[in-house]
Amino acid sequence: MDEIDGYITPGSSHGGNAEKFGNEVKENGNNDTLNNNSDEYDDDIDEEEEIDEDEDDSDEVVAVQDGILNDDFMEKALNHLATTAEGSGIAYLHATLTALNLVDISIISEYKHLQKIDVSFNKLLNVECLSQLPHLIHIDVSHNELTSISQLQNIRHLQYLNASYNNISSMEDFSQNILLNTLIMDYNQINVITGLENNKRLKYFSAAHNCIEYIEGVDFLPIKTLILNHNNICQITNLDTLSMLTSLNLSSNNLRSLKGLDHNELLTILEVDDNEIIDFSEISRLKLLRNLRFLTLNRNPLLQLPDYRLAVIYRLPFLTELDRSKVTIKERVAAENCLNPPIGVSSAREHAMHTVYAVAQPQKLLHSTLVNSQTPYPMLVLVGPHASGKHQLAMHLVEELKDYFKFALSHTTRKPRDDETNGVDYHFVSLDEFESLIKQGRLLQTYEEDDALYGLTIDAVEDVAKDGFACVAHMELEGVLTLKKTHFEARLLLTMPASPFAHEKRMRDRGGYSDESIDRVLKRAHSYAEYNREHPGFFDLVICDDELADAYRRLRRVVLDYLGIGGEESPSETVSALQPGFDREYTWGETPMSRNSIGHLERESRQRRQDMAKEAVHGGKLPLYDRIASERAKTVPQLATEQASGLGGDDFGKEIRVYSAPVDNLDALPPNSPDSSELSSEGTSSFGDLSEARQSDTSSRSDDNIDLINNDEDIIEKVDRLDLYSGSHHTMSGTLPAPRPPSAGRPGSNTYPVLPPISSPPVPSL
Ligand SMILES: Nc1ncnc2c1ncn2[C@@H]1O[C@H](COP(=O)(O)OP(=O)(O)OP(=O)(O)O)[C@@H](O)[C@H]1O
Repeated sequence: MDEIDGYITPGSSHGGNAEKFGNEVKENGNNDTLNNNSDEYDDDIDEEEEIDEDEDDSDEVVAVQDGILNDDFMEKALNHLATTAEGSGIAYLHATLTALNLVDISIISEYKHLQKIDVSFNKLLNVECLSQLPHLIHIDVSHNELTSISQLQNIRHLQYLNASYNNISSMEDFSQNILLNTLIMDYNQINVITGLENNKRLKYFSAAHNCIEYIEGVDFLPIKTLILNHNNICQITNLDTLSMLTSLNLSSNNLRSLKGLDHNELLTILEVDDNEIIDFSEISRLKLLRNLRFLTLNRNPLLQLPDYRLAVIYRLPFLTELDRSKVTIKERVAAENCLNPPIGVSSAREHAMHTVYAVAQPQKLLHSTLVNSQTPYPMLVLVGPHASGKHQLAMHLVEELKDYFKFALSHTTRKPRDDETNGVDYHFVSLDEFESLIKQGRLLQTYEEDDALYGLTIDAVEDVAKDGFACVAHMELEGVLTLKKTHFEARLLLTMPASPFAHEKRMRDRGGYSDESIDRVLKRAHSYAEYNREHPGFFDLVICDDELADAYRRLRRVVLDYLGIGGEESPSETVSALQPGFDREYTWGETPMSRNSIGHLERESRQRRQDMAKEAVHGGKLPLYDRIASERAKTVPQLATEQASGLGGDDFGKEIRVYSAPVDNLDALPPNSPDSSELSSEGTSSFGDLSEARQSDTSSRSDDNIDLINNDEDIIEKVDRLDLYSGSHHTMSGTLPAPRPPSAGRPGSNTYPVLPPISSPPVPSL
């Protein structure tokens, strides 16, 4: 039995009390003789209700002979003694005549005061007699043999009508029943929903198990519950105007899509079991329905998809029940971790996957593993959002400095653009090929965007390393986070346009971007800016320039400084390019990227060092710099020699070539390079520590000698430069890579910076 707006359906049984009151109120209409004392009425009614409850179940239902309703039965069927609709007297207002095999109930027309009648589960062919009962509010004629209910059209006060389980093939015109709020027409043969246009109070409409093909005829009605399960509906139509709709049942139809519910913001319950929904994108359509709490999708093809439940819970975070089972907190967390893992979780997962596949393969010594335990293989990675120009920057750099760098080509499953060449821009491969690379453990990291996969193989790095070159790659943040978990210690340069406007313009100029994808990329760009703010020091350097040419100029300058060879730019420009975003306001977020690059601890540290430097200049002690000056750090050739002679402690040198830059060649630097003569054999700048490059102008100018410092500002500026990137130090008379504590990630890493591998280093013509 269903309860609808306080009504019990179908066939609520209240028969049996008429006997008790039969003598007093023989006939429903004959109530004038009743004592009109209201207290007595109240007592009577209370008593009646008590008896109702007591005797309800015990009453025997005896079939009426010939199916014709007579007064005896009517007496038994009457109940609910109360004030009549006119208010002039008391009468039985309800009659319950269920399951009596009735075929003729014409006698009922004499009971004029009836307000509620239940003649369900009979054999009625027509209910014309009911049209003579003007006060009827509630009619249940379900489970009969009616082919039409047109006779009920003129019952003006009708609020509830249940005509389900009959043989009705068309809906009648209900425009006279203006008070109708519940209409149940289930299990008939209705094809089209009609006749409801004027039912501006209709809140509950059910026409389940019919032959309806289109949802129509319900526009602008205040329907809260619409039940149309088991019909032939193929799409959700004409529900836009049902602004009050809270519950919709469209189970067992032929729906392939859930499109058409965008405007039903109050929808709380949606049942679409047994349809043809195959895609999670259909679930995503429900995202805007923030009140949706109960959803049933049982027996849709969608359920076969992996992680079905988590995928739905992830897409509809407001659901409390899915497929009639409660959504637990655990499931919510699992859904987030599965489908939108925090960037750290996904990169750890990726790394774990690639590592597992990799260790399953035969192991061999790689060119790109360490020269010794203290020298990481030099790798420069340009990081940034889509269309930030990383690819072009990297290609230019490799082209110009081809004796130092080579490009490590990623594999991708995306299709090549017109101007792209396989083997030059990417290794363009099929999805199968890409998956096979993963399974062979060849990939260091992977990244997915727009249904395309990207990944850098260990072979791509090896190809570069075996020829003695440093490697340049470009990738998105997710890829970098995975890469950082490997043994590589890449230097990371965040490159992106300085403003969203320039970024958008770049995409529009390139073409091929939809508005939606531009929005998505810009959002991602913001998340880069945010990541940089929240992880100061993660990126070794930030290059923000609206013009790609400017960005390249900065990048080139930085790299030349790493290499210890100069360009035409002035030292001051070099410094500004080296300091992440120091020389310009970054316009992506409220806080300029640079501001957070140095936290308060670093600032305090810097202050202490400045104080110490001042003290030293004025004749005090300066233990730190004393120590640095006395400790002449070893160059890579020295280290290599030591290792070859067994002093170095690690014998990787036997197997793998030592990447080193003969210092002699620095003499061959172009005349306009900044004072190459000043770079002593120990004083070359290093690639292994990008941060040192930012100090190269310090090392390349003779006036950087601490002896010549003659005012506090100079000191502060120079100590600033020393301190901005802790972990590497220079003496003022030259660049001296000082020992640094091993990084936590890998023993010995970063202890000694290494120059880019230059086997026979010619000087680039810059
Ligand atoms: N192995 C990788 N790991 C992670 N991200 C990668 C990898 N290879 C390429 N990407 C990145 O995937 C994104 C899409 O590649 P695509 O070649 O379309 O870039 P793009 O639009 O030309 O971007 P840009 O102009 O910044 O180079 C780029 O941001 C690119 O850097």
